[in-house]
Amino acid sequence: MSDEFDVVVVGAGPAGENVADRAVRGGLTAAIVERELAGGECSYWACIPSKALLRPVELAAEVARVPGLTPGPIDTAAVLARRDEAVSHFDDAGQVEWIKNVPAEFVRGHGRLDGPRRVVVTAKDGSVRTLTARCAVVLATGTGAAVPPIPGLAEASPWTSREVTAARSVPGRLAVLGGGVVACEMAQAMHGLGARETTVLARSGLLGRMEPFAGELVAASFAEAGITVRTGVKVTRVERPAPGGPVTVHLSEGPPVEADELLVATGRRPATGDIGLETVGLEAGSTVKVDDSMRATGVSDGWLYAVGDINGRALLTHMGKYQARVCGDVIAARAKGEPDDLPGLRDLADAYGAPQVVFTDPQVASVGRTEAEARAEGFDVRVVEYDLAKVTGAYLQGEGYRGKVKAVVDERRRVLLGVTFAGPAVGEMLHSATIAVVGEVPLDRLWHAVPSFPTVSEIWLRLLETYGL
Ligand SMILES: Cc1cc2nc3c(=O)[nH]c(=O)nc-3n(C[C@H](O)[C@H](O)[C@H](O)COP(=O)(O)OP(=O)(O)OC[C@H]3O[C@@H](n4cnc5c(N)ncnc54)[C@H](O)[C@@H]3O)c2cc1C
Ligand SMILES: NC(=O)c1ccc[n+]([C@@H]2O[C@H](COP(=O)([O-])OP(=O)(O)OC[C@H]3O[C@@H](n4cnc5c(N)ncnc54)[C@H](O)[C@@H]3O)[C@@H](O)[C@H]2O)c1
Repeated sequence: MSDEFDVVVVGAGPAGENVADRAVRGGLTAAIVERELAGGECSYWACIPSKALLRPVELAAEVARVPGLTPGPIDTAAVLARRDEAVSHFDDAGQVEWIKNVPAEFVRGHGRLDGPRRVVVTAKDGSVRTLTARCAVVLATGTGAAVPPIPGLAEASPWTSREVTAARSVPGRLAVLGGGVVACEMAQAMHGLGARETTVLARSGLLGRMEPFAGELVAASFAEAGITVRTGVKVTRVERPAPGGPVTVHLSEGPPVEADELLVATGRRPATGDIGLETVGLEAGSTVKVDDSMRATGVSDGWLYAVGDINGRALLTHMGKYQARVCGDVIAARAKGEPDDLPGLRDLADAYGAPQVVFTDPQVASVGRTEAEARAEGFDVRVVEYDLAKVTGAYLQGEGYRGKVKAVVDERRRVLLGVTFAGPAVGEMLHSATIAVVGEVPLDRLWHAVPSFPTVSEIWLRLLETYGL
């Protein structure tokens, strides 16, 4: 068995798998190293299980809005069983088979760089294998949950995204630290699946990276559902006298929160602490900065690449996979001495602003720049907003439909810089906005893209009319 390949990929998450696939399609050989489960965080402890937990909660909320239907109680055990099925019962045989069919060599073990073009893989049994890359090494090791240095927090063994998405049961009282995407989605899921007291503790508002109205609508919906949101609070200390027993969260203001479980959802840190970055002149523990062809900017000779969460561009599966397609293709082009500067060989999408859907009720879906970002970048901005509930198609979705849309227009070119939707099931509408933003479709042309009646997509007509067309 040869230990020399054209490309060696470290990390078999969605990004790493797709690099290997594209490089092999381009005529190269590839090996892919994975220390845990092929499929990565996304398949077992992130996107897939979280959405499996959220879907029945979302559907129950939808049903409750339609007169004549009454949602029955959610069978939590059945939901957890379907989640288990969605994560293949933590068995990656199917993904390993997919990698072998690429065909790429699958190597199980912890990969570490050992100088240029060399990756040393240590298996669980301690055996060591050294892989050499003729063309490129691609790092795709992702991120892990960041746990802030709050007194008593680490000792309290809190849940992170891993434990909550893999939960065997729902805690009666759940405290959630953080106000971002993981915090909002998992507070919604656990509350909908039976937590009787759910308290979100956020430094500022919810979903702070998005348009402010989105977090406000989610907070209003949480309040109606009985989820407590305490904003503007700082956690000063955490106590859990008995392992697995109740936990007390002390705050900068107001009474402490007592809960049966504490979920920490305060962002991510790159999984680069122990992958040998220092052996090639990079800093261990940091993100790996890349150019638009995904090549690491900090090493000479251009043999090192990094895709997915590890490069810090956009912590989203679809963006990691997109970067991976660019990366695999550009490595193949360079290996064959073909032009490497075609449009398909550059990451252009991240600069527009990545599309993202937050699967709360209401959903939040956004692409491109927020108003604040567009203004900070000096665009000639005009904002158009519309109450989604006023669209006939939305009214027909059920009683009490609430939602809003905001479009950010570059007045100079009359194109969209960003769009944010908030409302039930708006996630499926996002791709229309992504096409308009990334395609830089002029508003006068968009006017001729006629939305069907009576769909919620008629929001496009209302936005353009409000703009003045
Ligand atoms: C709770 C949660 C929900 C999410 N939901 C969504 C969503 O709905 N939609 C979305 O787009 N994004 C979502 N994300 C983000 C998404 O999970 C990540 O963007 C995505 O997993 C990144 O893919 P990746 O391949 O870069 O890394 P990962 O999926 O983290 O995969 C990295 C792989 O590398 C392996 N690895 C690490 N170090 C080594 C090493 N030294 N040697 C060998 N292997 C190694 C790991 O074991 C892992 O398998 C969610 C995240 C969380 C936490
Ligand atoms: N549906 C989706 O697309 C989806 C779902 C989940 C996660 N993700 C991705 O995963 C990434 C990680 O999500 P996340 O929610 O962990 O991160 P995030 O960056 O979205 O949110 C982190 C939150 O923690 C707060 N915070 C940070 N440090 C803190 C501290 N010391 N004390 C109190 N609060 C603190 C921040 O203010 C913020 O509200 C996101 O960037 C997102 O792109 C995507």
